[in-house]
Amino acid sequence: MPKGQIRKALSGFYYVLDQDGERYIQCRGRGVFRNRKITPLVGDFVDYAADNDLEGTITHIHERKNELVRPPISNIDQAILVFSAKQPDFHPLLLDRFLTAIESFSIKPVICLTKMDLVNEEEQEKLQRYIEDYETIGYEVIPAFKGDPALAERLLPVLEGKTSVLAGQSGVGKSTLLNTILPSLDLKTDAISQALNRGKHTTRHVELMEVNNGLLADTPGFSSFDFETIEKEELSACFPEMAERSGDCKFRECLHLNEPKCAIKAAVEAGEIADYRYKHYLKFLEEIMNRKPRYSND
Ligand SMILES: Nc1nc2c(ncn2[C@@H]2O[C@H](COP(=O)(O)OP(=O)(O)OP(=O)(O)O)[C@@H](O)[C@H]2O)c(=O)[nH]1
Ligand SMILES: [Zn+2]
Repeated sequence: MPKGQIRKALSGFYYVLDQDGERYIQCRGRGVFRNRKITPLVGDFVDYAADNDLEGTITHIHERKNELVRPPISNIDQAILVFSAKQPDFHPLLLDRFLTAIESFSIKPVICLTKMDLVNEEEQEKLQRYIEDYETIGYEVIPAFKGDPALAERLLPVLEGKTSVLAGQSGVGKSTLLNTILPSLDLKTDAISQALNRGKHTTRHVELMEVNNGLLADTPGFSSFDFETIEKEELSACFPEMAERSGDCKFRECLHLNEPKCAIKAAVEAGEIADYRYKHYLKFLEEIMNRKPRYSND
């Protein structure tokens, strides 16, 4: 059975790039998937039965590394989290919400800070402190502004060899960012024109575009999050600076609240973990603990 990857979904068809990366087979999903409540997703590695050179049927979906609902894509390596420095103002709590959710999907986050041209000196200094905090944690932070000619050069190495998706609130500049980097990329013209001409209400279509030996989703995604799938014991693993220290807590199941000999609380007091990051952790923990229990026989 030939194998390939779904690179595009449109009007009930899945476009599977064959294993040699040479041609697209237009495939239907099989009815059997619908019965099992699985829908093929862009990004899926699949087996297909080819009717001829151009058409076929997907017969098997290989196990996914992860999957997103918005945009509907699987097997994602990283998310470029787009946050604006201004309009709307930079929002660390919201950023931490995104970071936490993305870490929980085993997706690597990269932070892109847009609209840097709008900040004054004082705001710039404040932002710089945040940038340093996030870099200390280990996150890459890419400052950006509209039309920055050096932006593509900074983003391309980040995209290299990875499957990436852009994410962020409405109005932060995701489309502007795509439009800034796309023209300088060696993309198939059809992918470019579709990405650039997309109106808000065009046909739902998702595509992975080839960019610098990697893939980039042409549809920005997930503008908000709740923590439905994170358990309270898993939360600190989504904060890298806590994950690396939680082995030093006295109790293995320490939630870093009021337990004795907690390495996280000690690190916060010593200024090694930023105060606001710990506060956000506590806030998310409370949300998770107040969540209505899910049905156990589900
Ligand atoms: N000054 C300045 N304005 C920007 C920058 N980036 C985006 N904008 C403006 O911010 C507004 C929103 O930008 P978009 O790119 O549409 O934002 P988006 O994230 O795609 O928004 P949605 O489509 O609603 O999700 C537009 O008016 C842009 O021109 C920037 O770097 N500097
Ligand atoms: Zn602890």
